[in-house]
Amino acid sequence: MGKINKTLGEFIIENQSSFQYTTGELSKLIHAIRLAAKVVNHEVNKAGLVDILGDAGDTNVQGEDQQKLDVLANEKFIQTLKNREIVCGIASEEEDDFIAINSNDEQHQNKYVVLIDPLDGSSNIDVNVSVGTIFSVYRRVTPVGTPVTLKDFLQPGKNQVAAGYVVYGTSTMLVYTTGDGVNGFTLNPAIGTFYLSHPNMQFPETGKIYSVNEGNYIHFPQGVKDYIKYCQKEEEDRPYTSRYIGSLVSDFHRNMIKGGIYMYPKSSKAQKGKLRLLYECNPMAFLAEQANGKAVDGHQRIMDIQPTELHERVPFFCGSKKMVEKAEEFMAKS
Ligand SMILES: O=P(O)(O)OC[C@H]1O[C@](O)(COP(=O)(O)O)[C@@H](O)[C@@H]1O
Ligand SMILES: [Mg+2]
Ligand SMILES: [Mg+2]
Repeated sequence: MGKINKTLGEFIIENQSSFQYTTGELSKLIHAIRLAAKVVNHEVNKAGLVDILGDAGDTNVQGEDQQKLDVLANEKFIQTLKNREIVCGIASEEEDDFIAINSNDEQHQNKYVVLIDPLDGSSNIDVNVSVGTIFSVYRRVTPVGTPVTLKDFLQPGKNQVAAGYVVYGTSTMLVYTTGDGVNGFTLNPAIGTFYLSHPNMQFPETGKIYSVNEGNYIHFPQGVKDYIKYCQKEEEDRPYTSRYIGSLVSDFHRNMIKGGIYMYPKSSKAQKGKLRLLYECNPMAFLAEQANGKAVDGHQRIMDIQPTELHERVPFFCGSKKMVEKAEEFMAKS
């Protein structure tokens, strides 16, 4: 009899007891994210057939043109979480402000807030290149039953209780952690079930892939330029291979499997880089550290940063530990 792959549902139940605060609420939350991921996956897969490619005609709080799939994915995740009343607040890349859920209902005992990047890699939607969804979960810091506040969202990444992503690629995978390692589940589209396909994912200590938008090279700080030159030099196990999909989730996923470093540095054009701390960098940093990798902003651990704004950006260097440390060395010298 062939190898039996555990379903995501079975895995969640089995691992519920390993979670410190277990009441089943976090399990319900992961179940809801799984459901919303399947709904969005269905839309992504047939995007070219129905009118959901292209601009939605609006811009989000960051001044970016919203794609129709950004808006659709945002609605599906918010709806799915709201309808199940398992969170007390949601923040999203596509929403100016956080959404408080039932905050004035005394009975409302929910204690988790979720931050999402509903559709990551928006520039790849129309060209059939893999995109994703990113999520991050915290326990609220304000008392249960009282209105949720911005404070509940502006927590350092090290306070996360869960984080993960969905990659809508050649196959659809959900990869997540609750602080007890990283596990990947592949969707069997025929029956709509996620199966454990990548148990205990680990970043190789080092690798031969670097991922950065080299089109911004001349605008990068000297230390970053020097590290990129180091990656390209004919020496020892180098040059490394340059791979850049332009979807953070997909570049991260590949580098976690093969070994590599993803960089979105600050530049003279973007003083804080591009990626958002709360729903892009913190969740990927939690996953990276749980998978023996590393994530920094060039000088400090991403998960130690105290956020001050919902949509703040930070420079991001993430991946195989030895490669991130080498990049830090170059940045420290410049
Ligand atoms: O086109 P650029 O400047 O290289 O940026 C690509 C990066 O921006 C992002 O698309 C930002 O995420 P969103 O698509 O969710 O806005 C990342 O996924 C990706 O790594
Ligand atoms: Mg994104
Ligand atoms: Mg996005």
